[in-house]
Amino acid sequence: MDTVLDMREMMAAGRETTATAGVRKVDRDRRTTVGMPFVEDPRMVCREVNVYYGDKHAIRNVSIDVGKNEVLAMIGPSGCGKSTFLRCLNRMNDTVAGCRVSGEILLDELNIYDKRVDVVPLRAQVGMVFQKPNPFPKSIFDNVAYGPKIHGLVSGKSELADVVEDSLKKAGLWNEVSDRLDQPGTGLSGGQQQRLCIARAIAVRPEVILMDEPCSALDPIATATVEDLITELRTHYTIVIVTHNMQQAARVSQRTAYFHLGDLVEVGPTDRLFTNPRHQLTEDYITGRFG
Ligand SMILES: Nc1ncnc2c1ncn2[C@@H]1O[C@H](COP(=O)(O)OP(=O)(O)OP(=O)(O)O)[C@@H](O)[C@H]1O
Repeated sequence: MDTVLDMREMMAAGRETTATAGVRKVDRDRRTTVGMPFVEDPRMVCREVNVYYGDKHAIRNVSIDVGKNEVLAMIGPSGCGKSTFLRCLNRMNDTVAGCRVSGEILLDELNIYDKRVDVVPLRAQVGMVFQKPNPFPKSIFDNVAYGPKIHGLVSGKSELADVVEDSLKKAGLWNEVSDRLDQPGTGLSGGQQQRLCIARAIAVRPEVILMDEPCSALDPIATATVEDLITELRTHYTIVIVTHNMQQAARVSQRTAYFHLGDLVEVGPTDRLFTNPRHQLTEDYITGRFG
């Protein structure tokens, strides 16, 4: 049986997987997508990614990089494959029956689909925040403390308390909850619950945070708070966000990727993509001609 390895350990040991070695041979300049799918200093590298649900070809040959400390927004009409592609980035599709992923996805040059990679620590390194806030039925403290405890990231109670405080501060929630850490997380408002979920993701020291329409269940004020938080988090993390809200993509992201029927049609600097799209399909979508 193959040994299951934590990717952080593999990186620390400077080991190169067979799959990683193979990826170097992939032509990084190969372009099937209009615009700028590749960046100088990527955190994640995706090459020729295809996803199938049984016979359905949901993602077609997508190649794109995600840069360090960038917010990459993914937009497109309903059913174009945004969430499917997002879920490839931390192997959440492994949990979907009948779903098959091919191609290469590297995190810091290691192939996350290498069969020796343990998905549990991978999903800490590439954390996820969902559409609907989903705090555990536990206290605010325990919601944030759970991950560091099960991943063995802290050595004692005081270190754990420090991690919880730091994560809640980074998620912009500390001032609102510091006097009631023992209260249930589910008792917070929707916007506070979403920031608690972001604190939970931060607590396990991620490099990348995936967000699947994180504000769709929030009111405009809570949405603005989470958007400000995303902008702040970019200094520490790489963020990939799926959104239906083009204004939100314009406010929070540096690059935007436009998907259509499973194809990655265009990627570009967000301001350029919204003001001067290079592909007709992108233009039709952002001008509201379809979608
Ligand atoms: N578990 C599944 N089984 C079969 N088909 C699926 C499954 N999940 C998604 N699909 C199909 O794959 C395609 C892409 O779906 P996906 O949810 O990724 O799109 P999306 O762009 O995120 O859509 P939305 O904006 O509506 O959330 C759609 O045609 C969808 O019906």
